[in-house]
Amino acid sequence: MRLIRPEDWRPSGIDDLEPEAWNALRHEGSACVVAGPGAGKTEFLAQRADYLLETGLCRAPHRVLAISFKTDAANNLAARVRQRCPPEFANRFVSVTFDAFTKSLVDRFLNAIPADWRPTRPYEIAFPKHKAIEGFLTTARLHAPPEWHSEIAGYGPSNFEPKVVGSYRLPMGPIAPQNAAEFAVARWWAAQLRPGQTSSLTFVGINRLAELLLRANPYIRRALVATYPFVFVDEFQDTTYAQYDFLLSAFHGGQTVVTGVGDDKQRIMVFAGARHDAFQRLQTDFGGARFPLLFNFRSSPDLVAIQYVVARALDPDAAPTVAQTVCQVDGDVAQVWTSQTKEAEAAHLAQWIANDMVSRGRAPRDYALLVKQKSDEYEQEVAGAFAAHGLQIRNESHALGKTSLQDLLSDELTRLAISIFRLGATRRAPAAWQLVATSVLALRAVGNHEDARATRVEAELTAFLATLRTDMAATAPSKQSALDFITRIFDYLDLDAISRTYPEYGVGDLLKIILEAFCIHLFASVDGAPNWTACLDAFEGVNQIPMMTVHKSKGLEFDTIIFLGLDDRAWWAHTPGDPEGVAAFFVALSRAKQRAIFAFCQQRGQRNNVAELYQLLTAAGVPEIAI
Ligand SMILES: Nc1ncnc2c1ncn2[C@@H]1O[C@H](COP(=O)(O)OP(=O)(O)OP(=O)(O)O)[C@@H](O)[C@H]1O
Repeated sequence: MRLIRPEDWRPSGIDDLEPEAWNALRHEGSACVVAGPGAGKTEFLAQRADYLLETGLCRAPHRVLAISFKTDAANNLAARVRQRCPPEFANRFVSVTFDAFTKSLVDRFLNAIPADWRPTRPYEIAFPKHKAIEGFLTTARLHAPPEWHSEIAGYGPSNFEPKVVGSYRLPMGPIAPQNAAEFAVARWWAAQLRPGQTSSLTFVGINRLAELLLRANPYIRRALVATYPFVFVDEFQDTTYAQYDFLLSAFHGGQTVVTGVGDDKQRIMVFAGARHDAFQRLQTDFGGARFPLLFNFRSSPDLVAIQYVVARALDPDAAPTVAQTVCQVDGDVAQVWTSQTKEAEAAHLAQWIANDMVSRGRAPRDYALLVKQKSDEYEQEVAGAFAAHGLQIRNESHALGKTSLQDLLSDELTRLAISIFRLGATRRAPAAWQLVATSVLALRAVGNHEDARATRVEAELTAFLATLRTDMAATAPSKQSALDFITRIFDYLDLDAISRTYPEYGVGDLLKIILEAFCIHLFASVDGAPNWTACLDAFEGVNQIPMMTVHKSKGLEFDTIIFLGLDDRAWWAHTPGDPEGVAAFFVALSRAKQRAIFAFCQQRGQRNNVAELYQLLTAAGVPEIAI
């Protein structure tokens, strides 16, 4: 494959980048790319990957490593690079989550972890509940020397693990506690490693073990650094103590170029241990140059102006951003709707969406219902009123095994398998055929110029689909038939080939997690489906309105967002002045391309603690309307 000279390289799939993005893209050292909502951070990373790979600045066998926090973000970025970059290059782009990456290191090199900290093989993954951590801290305090009691009593169940354990570097040998923190951390590790039993590790623990592994084994670290001269970290503002320390031990002080991309104003993971100073640390420790991006490619100018009012509440020095799109709606781009009862609210909402869809020619997936938490509850409350207008809600935050519906649907392998199902259910699915044919050629490792092999592989695919189509036509959707077809399709795709071809499935447990969730969701989708097309529509949420928590909405965009439950009950943890609450509000508001609606219902709760959020809307000129 011919390389392009850096000065001749042009972005692919988009017209251009903003000037500062060009500077960041060409910058040779580490960089902090700080950009507000809609600035095109994902696009920027995809273009930079393309630039590094196609120009040979990252030459085979070297790879670009992209680390994200959420599975769907990692998948979206991998997919974007595949769209932008020829397959020979895209194969050297590894897009994974932090947890999957550190877990893959621990799993691969478990025997190289110093003996005092080595977990059992296999080990369990633990997700301890609030109450269990509270219990652990009480017992730790009771067993501690009296002079350390009060400090241990000050640790909260939500910040002990991310902050105290997360920021504690393990020594090579056992801990000889010299203070309260070391005492509590040593007990915590004993409860994770569980001598004589199967170890039970949280992801904070796994991150810490991966860091220790690299510190204890310079040759593993050298191999890592040699493989990945370029490292991207998306949503850098959410980097936790343990994750940052891992980055430091892995990539500091060598040739690795780290590009951190994110927005401090969207920092909504402090509760999960996000550092407040991640970007400053990247500047100091890695010499990261700062590149602020100032365009907003998502939201209309009036919405960008409202976002700016909220942005300044989070950072008085926030720079104004420049909208690149135009307004397509008449009247207000944002409104607050107040109602007295949940029934009245749901009925109005459903009617309004149904009308808006018709008058503006919009589809259900152009809208999103956002909530602070407990989407299952809101779904139950409004589903009936929506159904009365023929509208269906799709709760994307719903859990499916170890993942969520949202992560499953954005997964590449899921999209490939569902496309095969589509080709089995119908003859005319050109987009599905395109995706399947390209993917199968990649899975069978057919090179660009191997025309004869390509023809053979395509003929095999055609034959496989013909039999599948005949059998699906003769078989009604049921759990058993769904399972039979799933098995047949994944056998055809070949799980080993999937792990080899798509780097994200080669590390960690992603493949297993996706397969399990795929089965759960397909079994639910066959329920009541008269035929396979209806079953697949239910699986993919065709014609359904997505509902999700603000945390799940991060990184996404919709024509219209409707935030349900802007009240003290839903925002129970919010105290006036708390930047994380305002940041969550900012994230919700900034998902909208054309319109944002905030719904307040008296029956749900008061609006005292969240009064400041309403004040921001008022200051931005957003009107309040009784419905
Ligand atoms: N250079 C560009 N030219 C045109 N459109 C772009 C460009 N960069 C991004 N976009 C589009 O702008 C929108 C926002 O991009 P993206 O989702 O990457 O933003 P983001 O910075 O990650 O936002 P957020 O932080 O709010 O999630 C997307 O629809 C994307 O396709």
